[in-house]
Amino acid sequence: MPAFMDALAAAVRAKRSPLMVGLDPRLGNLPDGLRPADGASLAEIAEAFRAHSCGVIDAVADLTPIVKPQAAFFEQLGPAGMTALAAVIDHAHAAGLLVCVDGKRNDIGSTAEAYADGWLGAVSPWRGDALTVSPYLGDDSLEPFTKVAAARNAGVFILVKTSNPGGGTFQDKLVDGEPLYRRVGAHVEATSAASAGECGYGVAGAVVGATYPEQLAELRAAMPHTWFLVPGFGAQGGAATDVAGGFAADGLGAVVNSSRGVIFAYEKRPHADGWQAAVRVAAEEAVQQLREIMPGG
Ligand SMILES: O=c1ccn([C@@H]2O[C@H](COP(=O)(O)O)[C@@H](O)[C@H]2O)c(=O)[nH]1
Repeated sequence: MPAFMDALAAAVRAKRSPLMVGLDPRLGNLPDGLRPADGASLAEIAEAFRAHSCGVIDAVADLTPIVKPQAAFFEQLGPAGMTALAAVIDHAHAAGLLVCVDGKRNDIGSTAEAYADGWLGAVSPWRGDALTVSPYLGDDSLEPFTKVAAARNAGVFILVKTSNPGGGTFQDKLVDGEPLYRRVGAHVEATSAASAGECGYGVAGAVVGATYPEQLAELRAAMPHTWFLVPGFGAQGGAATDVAGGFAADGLGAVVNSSRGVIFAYEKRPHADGWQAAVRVAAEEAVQQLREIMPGG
């Protein structure tokens, strides 16, 4: 089994697509026919979320190397939601896709070990291939994730420069004269340089928002062994030209996430063939836009 970043690089090359489709099911945005009636139980909503996410996967599986289920939307539904999340992950794998669970986990080292085993370990009930992780608790909190991920050929994506408007509150603050995000980036890069696989990228990836194109390009240059997960493309305003600086010269090194812009595309542009056809058109357009700016795309 190849290391996660090697598998991701191979899948991006094979599909000529750096698009990551985010699975963020929201009750109010489900298409007719999937939307549960008012007063539906958590189990009924969870089943609708499962059906929507699996339907999205079926519509885009040949257009994307990886999907990113957002754990929050499943967790809010309790046990039924988590059962749905596991079914979505299995469905994505059956469709030949890699899966990064967006859970943004972490805690003190000894608790981080439990998170790492739970989400990425050999007997994980969720079976994701990668997990997003917060760096705020420091290096000893990150180590359990990178250790478990390396042992299991999984990956972690560590928050470095997030896409939200308030991210700079802490991430841009100067520490010894340089912004904190740059310090976190240097730590992630050191971890990945020491664990680089065949494709040249190591076990630790970085989350860097499309909404900060200057910092994205700056971090790309400073982090040559680190694969980027770039959220903020589409619904948050990031354009293809904004993410161009996130790619290495060979066109690898980044996957660009779009959630709402793809999975709810039928709201703005319904398709005569149904909601999945509208989702597919949006994914095709996103891939086309990304191919135009991706080196060698
Ligand atoms: O910095 C970050 C980190 C994570 N996210 C997540 O990505 C998706 C974005 O969804 P869109 O609908 O494409 O805006 C969502 O799950 C976020 O939690 C992010 O946006 N920014």
